Amino acid sequence: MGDRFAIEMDGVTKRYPRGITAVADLDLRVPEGEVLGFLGPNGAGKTTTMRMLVGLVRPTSGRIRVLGQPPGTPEQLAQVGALIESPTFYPHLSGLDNLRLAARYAGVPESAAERVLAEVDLAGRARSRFREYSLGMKQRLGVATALLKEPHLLILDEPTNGLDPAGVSEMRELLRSLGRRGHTVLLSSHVLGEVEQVCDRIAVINGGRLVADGTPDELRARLGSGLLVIVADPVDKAVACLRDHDAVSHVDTDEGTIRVTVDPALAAELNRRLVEAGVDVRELRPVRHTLEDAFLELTGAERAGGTDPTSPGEGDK
Ligand SMILES: Nc1ncnc2c1ncn2[C@@H]1O[C@H](COP(=O)(O)OP(=O)(O)OP(=O)(O)O)[C@@H](O)[C@H]1O
Repeated sequence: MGDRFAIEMDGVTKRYPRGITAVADLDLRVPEGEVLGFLGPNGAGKTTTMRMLVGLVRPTSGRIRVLGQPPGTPEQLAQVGALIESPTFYPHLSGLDNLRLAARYAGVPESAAERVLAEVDLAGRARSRFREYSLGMKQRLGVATALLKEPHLLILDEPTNGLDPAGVSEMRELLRSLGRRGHTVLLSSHVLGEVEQVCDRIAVINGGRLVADGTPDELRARLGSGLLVIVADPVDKAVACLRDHDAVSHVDTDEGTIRVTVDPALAAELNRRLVEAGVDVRELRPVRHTLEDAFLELTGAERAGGTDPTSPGEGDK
């Protein structure tokens, strides 16, 4: 959509008292209509950035414009739906009544409550009490609150946090539908698998700094070449032959399995070379780098200890 930016951040730094620099010299532009995944490990500075965008935190330096306005002005806030801290809902009231109250606070007609409940696919549970909602339904009610004002920009801080796989999948579908309807969305997460399918672009932040910014495909490409896994005999001869090839940037072995960093399109040629060199090739298969590999590489983060169910396998690095 056009060349207008919903979010413009230029050289934004936030230093908290006691010396923590949460955000450092951040440049970020989000065009109108884009769904941007804002990705980073815990403590990377995502929440601080989002809080700055709605005027809850003042930057130490730098320039911020949200929908063309400085953050936190009444005009800006009227056009931004944010889910940054968990909103407070009354447990004994229904989802619908909670939203009607929120609509009143937001100064929009109460009739908006039913519209947004349908948007987050909760119309069927409109009259259930909030306390009877699953965590996923509670999170979707939070998104519904952010939608009440029909905002031009949605800022959602980790809306999938704490959800089970079914909840994540429902939230993902909701976010995808918001994107399809032309909303501009800034969506943070520390789990790549939760955002890569719904975002047009991903900005990766680490230690308060932007370390990468691109479409999922561009980020994947940043990893450079792919990987081939080869089982061959004799191993030493195979390794020597592979190291000889100009296009191969790295070869190592792990318990007899050879890992070759190379464009997987060269698999057939490498196979031919090995056979010509008298090597018996028993297995040769490409391993596609996942975007998660790219993310972990960029952030230097460890694979989360079993809490992030996004990675199909271990040990490909
Ligand atoms: N009010 C505050 N006062 C001092 N330091 C803070 C404050 N809020 C955040 N920080 C620090 O700033 C850094 C960035 O925190 P922030 O919450 O922005 O990161 P995050 O990427 O949202 O992390 P998470 O995914 O864990 O929520 C952290 O080191 C954090 O301890």
